[in-house]
Amino acid sequence: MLTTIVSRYSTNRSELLESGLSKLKALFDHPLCNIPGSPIPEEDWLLKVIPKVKASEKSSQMWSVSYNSYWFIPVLLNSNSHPPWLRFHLGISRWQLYPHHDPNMEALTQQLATHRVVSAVQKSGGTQLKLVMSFPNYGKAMVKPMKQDRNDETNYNLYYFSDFERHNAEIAAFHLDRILGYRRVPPVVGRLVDVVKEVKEVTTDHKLARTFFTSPVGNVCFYGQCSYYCSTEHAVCGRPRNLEASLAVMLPDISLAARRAWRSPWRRSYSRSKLAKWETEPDYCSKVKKTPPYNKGTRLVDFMDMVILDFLMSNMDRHHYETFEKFGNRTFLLHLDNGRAFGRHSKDEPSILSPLEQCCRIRRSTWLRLRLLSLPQYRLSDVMRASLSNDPLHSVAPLLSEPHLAALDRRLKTVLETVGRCQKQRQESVIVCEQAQLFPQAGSRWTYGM
Ligand SMILES: Nc1ncnc2c1ncn2[C@@H]1O[C@H](COP(=O)(O)OP(=O)(O)OP(=O)(O)O)[C@@H](O)[C@H]1O
Ligand SMILES: [Mn+2]
Repeated sequence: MLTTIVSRYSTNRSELLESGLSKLKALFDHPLCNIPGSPIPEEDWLLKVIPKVKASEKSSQMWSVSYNSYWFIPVLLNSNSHPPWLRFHLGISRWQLYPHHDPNMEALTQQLATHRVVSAVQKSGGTQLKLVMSFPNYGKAMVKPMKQDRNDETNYNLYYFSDFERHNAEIAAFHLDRILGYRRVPPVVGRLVDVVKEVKEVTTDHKLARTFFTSPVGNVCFYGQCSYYCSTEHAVCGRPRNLEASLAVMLPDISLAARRAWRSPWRRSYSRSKLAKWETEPDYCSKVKKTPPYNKGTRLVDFMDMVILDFLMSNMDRHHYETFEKFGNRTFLLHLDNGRAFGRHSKDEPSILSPLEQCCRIRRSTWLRLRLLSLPQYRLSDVMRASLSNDPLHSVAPLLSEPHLAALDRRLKTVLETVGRCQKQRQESVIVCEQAQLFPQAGSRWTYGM
């Protein structure tokens, strides 16, 4: 009897996955997701490579590649290809981190998931333990270990700024961001890390090495050094050595591509007793709309894109966001640090949508995409389930449980209802068509009267 139920359940799940995969393909092939743009002008690429080949070196296979002619990386070029991480860096433009149909994505995620780890050190800064891993081809990844079971719901008495980060949230955020058509989260994959072979034995970080110990049940654990949660009580442990982790591809070093951090105008107070201005001032958005950089170009609708991503995954921790300095104010927003998302499925957090509610602005392409994802043939939960099944950790357990997937559909409905209310209430335009994004050279903005 039990076996029949179990096998029926797994048949249902694999059927769901099958149909989800074809929905995902249909979504990515949909004309709305394939609007042709004009070629990208040279100044809209973040970096460029100038191969430097000396005559004496031509016979050897070692080349020096220089980024913008001031950074040298030895690259083995026995075929005429760059390593996947370098191709990723070279594909970053003013409007996105990687292209829609990216021929490099498979190799890039494969590298993160399988390449030998040659070093692992603690990443300095930030509040919680994270590592930087390096690969033989000079690629690097930012690693967040699993700190709590992926199905544990965040305790209701915990403030958002005290919650542990989740490795599966980092992975799921990458998939969601891509499904929304943003491409503003650096690619992330899951990996079972052998904490002895791939961290302890290869680290040059003595402070990190000193924090390894064996738990009473024989699991290998470590806790590192950081400003919170780095103690024996908060150690991360393998089973007995294997530890789930998220690996995000590293962005180009800031010495090559400086980034600017922007304080979110809708930042939470990060205090247990104070409210932020946006929570008390009824006309808060009209002030923001008049304040640079939100008064011009795409910044306000870019911000709304990020708000929608955060509401869907219930991330309350977006205190800052970053942009590449090279592109000034006319560029996309990086959606880094998504570890505090997907903490609760049984509750939504309406305050995350406050900016959309207060400003009533949304980019037209985002609105159309969200409407597509609310249709049964492209349903958000189905395409997310399918997309996440491509991650290596899916074989351990689904990265988002069914209640989390169902929450995505429920929250999407709320976003569309909020836009609907805006359309009814407001005289001015709600849906903003960003010509600047679809046709980067045009640079102008026009609105759709509603
Ligand atoms: N993929 C990446 N490549 C390069 N740098 C990154 C990447 N992801 C994040 N960073 C940088 O590392 C910093 C810390 O990362 P992150 O915010 O994820 O950690 P955190 O511990 O949550 O930090 P905080 O507590 O300050 O929010 C970020 O502010 C960002 O500048
Ligand atoms: Mn953080």
